[in-house]
Amino acid sequence: MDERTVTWESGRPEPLPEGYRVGDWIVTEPIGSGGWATVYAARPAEPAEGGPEEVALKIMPTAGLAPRQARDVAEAAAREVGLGRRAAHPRLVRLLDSLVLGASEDPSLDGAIVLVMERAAGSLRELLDAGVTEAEGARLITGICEGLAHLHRAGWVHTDLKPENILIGRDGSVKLSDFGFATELSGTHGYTPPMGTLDYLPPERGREPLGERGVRVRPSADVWALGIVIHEVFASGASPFPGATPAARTAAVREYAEGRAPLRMDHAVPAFWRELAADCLAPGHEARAAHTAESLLDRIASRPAPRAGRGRGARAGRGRSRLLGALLAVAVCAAAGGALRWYAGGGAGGRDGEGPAPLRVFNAERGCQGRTDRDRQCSLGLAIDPLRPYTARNVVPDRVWHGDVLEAECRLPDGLPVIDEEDRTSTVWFRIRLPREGGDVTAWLPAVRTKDRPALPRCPHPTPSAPSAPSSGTGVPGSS
Ligand SMILES: Nc1ncnc2c1ncn2[C@@H]1O[C@H](COP(=O)(O)OP(=O)(O)OP(=O)(O)O)[C@@H](O)[C@H]1O
Repeated sequence: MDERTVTWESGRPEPLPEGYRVGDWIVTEPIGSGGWATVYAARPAEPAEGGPEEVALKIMPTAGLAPRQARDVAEAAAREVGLGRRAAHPRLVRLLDSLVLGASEDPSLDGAIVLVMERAAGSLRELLDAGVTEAEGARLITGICEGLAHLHRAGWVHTDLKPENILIGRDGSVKLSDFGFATELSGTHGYTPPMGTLDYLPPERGREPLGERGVRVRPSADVWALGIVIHEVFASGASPFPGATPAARTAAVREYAEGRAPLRMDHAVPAFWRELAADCLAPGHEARAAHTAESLLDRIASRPAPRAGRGRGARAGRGRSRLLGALLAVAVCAAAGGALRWYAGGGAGGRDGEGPAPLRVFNAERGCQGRTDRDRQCSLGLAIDPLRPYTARNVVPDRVWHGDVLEAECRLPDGLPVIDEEDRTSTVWFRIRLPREGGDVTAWLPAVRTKDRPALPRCPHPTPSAPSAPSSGTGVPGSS
């Protein structure tokens, strides 16, 4: 259990084995556990055309809980279902179904509440552990604000916004999740159980009395949590409030809110984001309420273009190889390897419908467009397999930069969707030939990484490769 979470021990049952059937789903692997639930990946027992190939099952056991606790779990599940039904949005994890598990052979699971959700690739916490560039951070925060703006417009307060609850889709998109404490506003307030995560609670929360319906919350509570998250995004996960423990950091929040200490942010937080975070972290509700998720989005949209190479992206080496770059479909700084040899151009194809054809690489990050120094911060990755999540493990060692010309052999219209920093999405990929002594190999460039649209033949559908061992023909052996 996360030490920052104030919750109860629920006497968690043994992990479910692979192959265990839950309703219409078969468990494939555990993903993680929170204070009151365990989340598993699962596939459909009977795959249906157009249905999801993979989902996440959030299993909340109720057996063995005191009646009050069991009721709290049921209410949390009901809140998630209610929000999922009434406020669905691309920036919120999609709820597909909910059920109660009948498991007479296992009393610890019998009666567990199961939420069936779209599966994400990981959480913001994992990205923060790896470190993000300013452009990546900007895109992530924009996505979080979009999710919050939608929630608030729909009349809900999340109340537990934190990196663990900000998921990253397989296409790199941001999706808010975990609505167990979310509350629907009645007027200006909602009420939530007296639980949450200390590091993200606004100062006024400690002063709110606990009534019959829980504690009062307002959307400004989410804006406070957003301020903490903005700081964390650019400061490698560090809180702006000093202290070795959540309790110490909460004491630092109190000192700041009472005017006894200034707000001190990490120098790694770029000026624009520092200002935004400071507004989100206005100590009182009234001052903070002036900064709605909607107004923050407007400010983000009209911010000055960042200068290249700034931000915490420069702080490489903190496990960069983990998940980050390619997951976001941006500059990947993990894989080692030399620069790609350029396609010499000329008459080597490009005729209608016949490969190969030259393709010029486009990097949507403006600060990277005019550069000739081939800085790794501005490099882009080519995928091993266009059908697998575009993550660091699915990238060839060769790097490419804005303006490079590659040799494209064919065009795959229906690979995994990729979103770039300007929110352009495409499922189209180009198969790229990489010249090598002893025989060319291939890799894949997502169409959002080029403005060119040459007439190329359709690629044969590649055979999906195993996650860590690319199959021959679609990958480059030895890539990380
Ligand atoms: N739809 C999903 N797809 C992929 N991973 C998910 C999904 N939902 C949750 N997870 C991951 O599963 C883990 C457990 O999630 P859960 O919501 O139960 O707990 P938590 O948010 O970590 O903690 P708590 O709910 O106690 O605050 C987290 O690491 C979370 O990132």
